[in-house]
Amino acid sequence: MNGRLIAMEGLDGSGKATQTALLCKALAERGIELRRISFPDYDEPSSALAKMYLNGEFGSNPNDVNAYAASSFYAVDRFASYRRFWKQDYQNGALIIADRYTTSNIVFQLSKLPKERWDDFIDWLQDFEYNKLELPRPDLTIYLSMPLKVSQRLLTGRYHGNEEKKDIHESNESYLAACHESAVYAAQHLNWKIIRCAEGEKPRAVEAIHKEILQKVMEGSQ
Ligand SMILES: Cc1cn([C@H]2C[C@H](O)[C@@H](COP(=O)(O)O)O2)c(=O)[nH]c1=O
Repeated sequence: MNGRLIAMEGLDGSGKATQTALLCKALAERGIELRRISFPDYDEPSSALAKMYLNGEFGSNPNDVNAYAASSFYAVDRFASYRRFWKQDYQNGALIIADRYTTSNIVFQLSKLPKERWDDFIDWLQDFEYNKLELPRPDLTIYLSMPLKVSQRLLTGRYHGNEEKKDIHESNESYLAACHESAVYAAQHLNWKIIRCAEGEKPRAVEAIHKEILQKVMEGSQ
């Protein structure tokens, strides 16, 4: 019997890594066995093209690589990870928690297209990743909704003000603003669970966000 796959999604600087870690810890404390995965799979050779793209080797603007080409870089990385590391566990019924997944292509690549092509792209991407590459579909997608101003502030803090450390997505504020719009569209149309991570421009407490995420995950497992 296949397991359950939960995707954690959010813009860069949304607190996703922190919340994924807290979620995994809370589930483990409840005796729930799980496997945590993360994309891009930076430590593996399968992420080479995604890394080249993010380092600006195909152009310094995200739009220098179209949505379909960039999506394929990330999708093959997922294919390699699934086949090599977690297919067996998933098919044996494990709970898999993914820090970014196919859903990131929907947020970050969809934004490159005009709105009238968004539904077509989503159909193409889902067919490519789930049908053609045979990757499992998430059972639940949690979207951490953080206002752009706040996530940018958190990102700058992460890099201690060193702008050069940002990848071509992180350093492009207007691109991230477009990604925010595509994320809102996708979350509404694909039934993602949206977690509001700030009140106005003030981030909510990490623990309060965590509790809400845990509740959504536990609801889905009953
Ligand atoms: C996993 C993944 C990430 N991305 C983007 C999101 C981030 O801006 C960037 C790298 O992810 P990271 O900042 O979480 O390491 O790549 C995609 O566009 N598609 C994907 O499938």
